[in-house]
Amino acid sequence: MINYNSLVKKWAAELELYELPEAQNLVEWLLEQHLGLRRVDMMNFLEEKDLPKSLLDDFERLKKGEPIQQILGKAPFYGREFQVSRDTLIPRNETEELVHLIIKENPQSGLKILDIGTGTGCIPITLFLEMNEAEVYGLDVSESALAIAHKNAEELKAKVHCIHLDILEEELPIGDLDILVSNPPYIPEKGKEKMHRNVLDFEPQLALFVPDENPLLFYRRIAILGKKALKPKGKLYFEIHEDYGKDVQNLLFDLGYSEVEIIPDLNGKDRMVKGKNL
Ligand SMILES: C[S@@+](CC[C@H](N)C(=O)[O-])C[C@H]1O[C@@H](n2cnc3c(N)ncnc32)[C@H](O)[C@@H]1O
Repeated sequence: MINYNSLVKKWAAELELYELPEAQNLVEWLLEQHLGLRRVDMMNFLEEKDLPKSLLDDFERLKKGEPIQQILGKAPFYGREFQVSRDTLIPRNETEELVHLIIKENPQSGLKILDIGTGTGCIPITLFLEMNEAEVYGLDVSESALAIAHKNAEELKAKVHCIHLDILEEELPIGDLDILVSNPPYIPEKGKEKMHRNVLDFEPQLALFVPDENPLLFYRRIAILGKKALKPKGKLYFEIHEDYGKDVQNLLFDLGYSEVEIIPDLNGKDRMVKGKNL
């Protein structure tokens, strides 16, 4: 017999890839999903030999560094659950901040919005559900990511039009936009060395990396497309790599955007850039 607390501690110690507090959170998350147990059940006693095989299998995957969201097939975002797969980026807290900024700054109804590089569809789905009668589009080059975005939109009852397109090669099929948003790939290849194995081995490279010699590749292309696709005074919102705030800001000024601002995330790191079409 072992109690909940001791099991959390024992298993957390086995998750060598994580710092202890994070390891404990992950084990608690797994136990909650499989057994419905929470921290408040600390005094519950468990028979280790009776733990379900599915829980033990998932724990083995966790030990190998697979992200818990992929093991469970879902991730929280802005108070809802989104399906994720090996083909989609796991939605991040920083992206919740970007979405929150857009919702806060745009209370009007009926806005036309496009998200470029939509992954799970977390951005357009949340904007549709949180804003008033928005007309929302999500675009991605990955068909398998789009299939997940489509499922999420259905599951969460959000009307999101999914578009399959390579923005580096093709023109945008829609225009007259009030808002263009993107969290594009932005990590230079050289950043791979510093990255945690659970990101590197399990998340899609297509969603993450840009060539070292051209880190602003997506920002430049999207901002150029935005000049044509946005209405006059239409707004562009980017999530950015913390090291490139000034560079993205200068790029937008050079391309003729106005009111270009860098906005930090809750950790104080440069994380968003916004601008207005003339
Ligand atoms: C950083 S992920 C963002 C995913 C999601 N929007 C989020 O914030 O969680 C970038 C996305 O851009 C997509 N992508 C990469 N290259 C692209 C391209 N050339 N055209 C369109 N989408 C692309 C990837 O498939 C991936 O889904």
